Amino acid sequence: MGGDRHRLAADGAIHVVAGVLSDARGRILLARRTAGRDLAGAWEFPGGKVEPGETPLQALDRELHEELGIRIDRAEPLIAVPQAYPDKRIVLDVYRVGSFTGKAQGLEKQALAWAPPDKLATYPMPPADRPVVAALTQASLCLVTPEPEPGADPDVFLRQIDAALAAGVTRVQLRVRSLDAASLRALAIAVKQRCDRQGAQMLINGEMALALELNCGLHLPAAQLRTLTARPLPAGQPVAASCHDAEELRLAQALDLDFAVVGPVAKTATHPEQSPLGWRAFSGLREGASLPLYAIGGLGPADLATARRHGAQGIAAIRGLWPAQPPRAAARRR
Ligand SMILES: Nc1nc2c([nH]c(=O)n2[C@H]2C[C@H](O)[C@@H](COP(=O)(O)OP(=O)(O)OP(=O)(O)O)O2)c(=O)[nH]1
Ligand SMILES: [Mg+2]
Repeated sequence: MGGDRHRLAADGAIHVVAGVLSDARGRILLARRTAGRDLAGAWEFPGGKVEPGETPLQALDRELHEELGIRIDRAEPLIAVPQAYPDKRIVLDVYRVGSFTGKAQGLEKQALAWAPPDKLATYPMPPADRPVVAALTQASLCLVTPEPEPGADPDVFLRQIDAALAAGVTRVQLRVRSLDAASLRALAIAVKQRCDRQGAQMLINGEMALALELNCGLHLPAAQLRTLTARPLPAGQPVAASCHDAEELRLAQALDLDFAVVGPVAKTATHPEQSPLGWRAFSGLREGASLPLYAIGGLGPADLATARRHGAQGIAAIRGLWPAQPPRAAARRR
């Protein structure tokens, strides 16, 4: 708690800090907002508003001491989510608490729950928390495949997929427009196998029938998103969309899509005709939506921390995540 005094971020938003605490079994601590406050009854990550003169970590330590009776030993930034609510704008600045002293108790009569990560999404939480749950449970690197070289051996393409997966990609958008239907189907089956083997998720761009047949995800180009009036696949199959403005994001959210890819954030060689959004405008779009967003456009793994600071779940990239050289065949099975 902090009375009325709180610190505003540079752009006038209320700066809120919150902590992700884990127990020995990997379960994550949630606290229930008590009656009579805003968002009463919602489950949240414990924390509160930064007060003038405090650093974010000082504020987090104070809040967790007041609300739970613990002290932080170590904490690292996870994601900072700008979010507009009807009556205010906040930045929910969330830290993963690596180690703490004391036993967490609900000192303000708030209910506590230790939730396994895969159950987090079942707790009703404020809109700003949805991207936080995604940052805890979903891929931070999303590869968008480049077009295969005309006439090239599909094996080279598949070895590059393998190398990208080995380098830490756990979401793959297969975006191929140049192949005939039979070749695309064969390639999609092979990529899906590789993703399954590595525990990665595959979404196919634009091809609803193939998504249904292969039981994989579907990625909608913005033009296709705009034609839909209902979520095109059952809940178990992920559906995402490319969005460039607030209206497309509203539509993606209204269709209950799983995430959106927003950009171009920086200048990109593959779409030179689009002028870049920049991180400020990205944050502005982030503020009006609550679904997880990947930033795309001229980005790579080195931009992940910046992306997370602006509320992105992660980065999506073609070149930034595609191995520069096709790995040699001999390196295929390690
Ligand atoms: N602590 C926390 N606040 C969140 C989360 N998600 C979210 O939208 N919020 C919002 C709810 C509130 O509008 C704001 C946090 O303010 P708060 O009421 O907890 O602040 P505080 O602990 O300093 O308490 P108070 O004295 O101002 O009542 O951020 C979350 O996961 N944790
Ligand atoms: Mg609080």
